[in-house]
Amino acid sequence: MNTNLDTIYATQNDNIDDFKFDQRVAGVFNDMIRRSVPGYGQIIQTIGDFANDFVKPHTNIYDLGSSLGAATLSVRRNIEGKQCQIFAVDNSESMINRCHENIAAFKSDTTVNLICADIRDIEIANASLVILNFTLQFLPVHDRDALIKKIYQGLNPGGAIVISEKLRFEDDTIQHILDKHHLDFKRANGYSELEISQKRSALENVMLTDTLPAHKDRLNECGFGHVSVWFQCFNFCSMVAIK
Ligand SMILES: C[S@@+](CC[C@H](N)C(=O)[O-])C[C@H]1O[C@@H](n2cnc3c(N)ncnc32)[C@H](O)[C@@H]1O
Ligand SMILES: O=C(O)C(=O)C[C@]1(C(=O)O)C=C[C@@H](O)C=C1
Repeated sequence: MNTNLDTIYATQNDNIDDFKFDQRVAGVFNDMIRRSVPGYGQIIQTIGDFANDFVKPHTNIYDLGSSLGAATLSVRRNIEGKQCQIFAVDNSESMINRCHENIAAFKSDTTVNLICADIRDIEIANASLVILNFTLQFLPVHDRDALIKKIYQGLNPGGAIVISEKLRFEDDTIQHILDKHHLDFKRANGYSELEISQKRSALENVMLTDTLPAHKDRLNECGFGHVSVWFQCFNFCSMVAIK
């Protein structure tokens, strides 16, 4: 995967547009997400480990909001010979194009179907593992329940969903301290105060974070009987829910 340096917000801009997963972002996304999300590398690797636990032969795996295909590649490495199909779905054409190159770079006997579509419009069926790795937070809040319900219905018994998200906290003191540590993480990874504040403005209207109780309630209400956080670093977490 390419490692072009993310300098998108490095120069002063008086009119910051809403954040979009366009060609510019797709070109630097591997660097952007690794320098922005604490634990991203570990989450990607563990999604592959979860594939060992949950993926059954002749089933489907869905990577929803697949971006450059990092989670898809991690899963695919662990399911050789199971005759499964992976559906990697993203509505950004630039992401899909780059994802195509990344997937093609590695040999495997598992078919990856790359689909440029809205994850709200695709059918989920015969699924053993569904991944929403930092994608749900970009969906309008009122569409989130329906998506999780659709995923629940398309999962086979014993199948799992992995959801990774940035969290919001009701407790202002906790919000402040964990946000501070996240910003320090970005600074330590070379982002300037200008880059941090301009990106924050760009994300303000498009990345709407839920609280952890809201995520857990949604998963429970959609029918998931087993729900847990398996990773958290500051205000970023990853959850697993099993049908
Ligand atoms: C933060 S990135 C996900 C990172 C990726 N899952 C990974 O593990 O590297 C969010 C992705 O979701 C996609 N996305 C956002 N809303 C979407 C939607 N409604 N339908 C399909 N893809 C969507 C974006 O284009 C973007 O590529
Ligand atoms: O919260 C931030 O500052 C982020 O940059 C987070 C985040 C994410 O969680 O997806 C936002 C946009 C990019 O996709 C990479 C990281």
